[in-house]
Amino acid sequence: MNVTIGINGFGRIGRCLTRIVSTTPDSGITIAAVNDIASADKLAYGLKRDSLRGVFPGTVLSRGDHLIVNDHPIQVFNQARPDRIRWAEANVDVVIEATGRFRTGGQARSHITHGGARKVVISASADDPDAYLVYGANHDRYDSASHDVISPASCGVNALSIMAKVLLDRFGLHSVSTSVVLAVQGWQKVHDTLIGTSRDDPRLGRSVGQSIIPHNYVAGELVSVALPALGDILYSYYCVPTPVGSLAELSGLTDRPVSSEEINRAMAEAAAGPLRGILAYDPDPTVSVDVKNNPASCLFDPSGTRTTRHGGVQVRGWFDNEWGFSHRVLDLARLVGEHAPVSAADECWSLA
Ligand SMILES: NC(=O)c1ccc[n+]([C@@H]2O[C@H](COP(=O)([O-])OP(=O)(O)OC[C@H]3O[C@@H](n4cnc5c(N)ncnc54)[C@H](O)[C@@H]3O)[C@@H](O)[C@H]2O)c1
Repeated sequence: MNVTIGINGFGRIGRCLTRIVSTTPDSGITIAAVNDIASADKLAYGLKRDSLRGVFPGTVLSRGDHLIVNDHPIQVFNQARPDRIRWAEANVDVVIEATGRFRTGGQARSHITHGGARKVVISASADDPDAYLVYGANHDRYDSASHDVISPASCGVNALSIMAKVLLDRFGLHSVSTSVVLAVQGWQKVHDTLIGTSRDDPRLGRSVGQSIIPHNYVAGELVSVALPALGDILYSYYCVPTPVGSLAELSGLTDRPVSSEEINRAMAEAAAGPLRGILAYDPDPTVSVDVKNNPASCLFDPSGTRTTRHGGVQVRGWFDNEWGFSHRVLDLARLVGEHAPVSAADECWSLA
């Protein structure tokens, strides 16, 4: 089955989603429309020329209110308010809300109530979605009848949750604390800025290139929302000036003492088995840039594993905060789209 999506916000995540779909044969996803406050010309330029991902490996044109990507037409809307985007006209089933501006369940739901879409996936740790679904950790809890607006939580939560799931399932895990070190985000500022950051903590308006910036990021808690058996967790979160490639570390207590070798073996087995594609495993000595373009939620680094005689464990994983996360957003779009009724346009595309 093919799922027809629309993307609101053609920024870092919106363009990664488009690159992935456009370069993956049989992705199972068709992008029917995008919406942004930028013109179609600019969206085409942004897709073609990307400082992190390189030149687009295909053709991109803008023609009127359409982008033409590898000969596939994508309708472009230019609306600043989500309740004004006419997704139904483009036969969009699932909207990916990727502006970073409309992160509450209520705001994102207007893609359904006003735009005519059937489901929404917010590409962020939203407030009050119908469900937080971390692909590979708890996406089996998806309930098509009651979950219309879904959040995958954040890229860091995805990386942490996948390592936590393996430890939890194999050894039992509690008393967890986590740490995320995140590459530069588009909302950060080149120079110190005191207004216009829309974030309460003034440190988040500080110059991105000069500091390690702590972020009181509540999304860390969402690891235990995805995996409630973990109980409460402690978390910390730091923004650093690297352009892409981020770090997740998790520590806690297992039900019985385990060795580093046992843990690394469990991770390698999960990466080759049930979590293939979501968890990756690299025995080589790695640094953050090595994870660039890796589609997994977490690239497990066995050299980071530590254990104590009393069941203390510590593990490390890397993640491409854009690329891996965008793959999981698309996994969720497929999950929720496949449970939605097939649109008439879908059937036309299939017959074409
Ligand atoms: N970049 C990452 O590494 C990353 C990882 C995980 C989650 N996220 C989350 O994904 C969301 C998007 O992040 P991003 O990095 O793509 O941001 P971005 O700033 O690169 O892109 C945002 C896009 O939305 C557009 N936009 C702004 N206001 C709009 C409006 N009113 N209507 C329509 N379009 C509008 C902008 O023009 C821009 O193209 C954020 O919530 C972010 O926290 C980002």
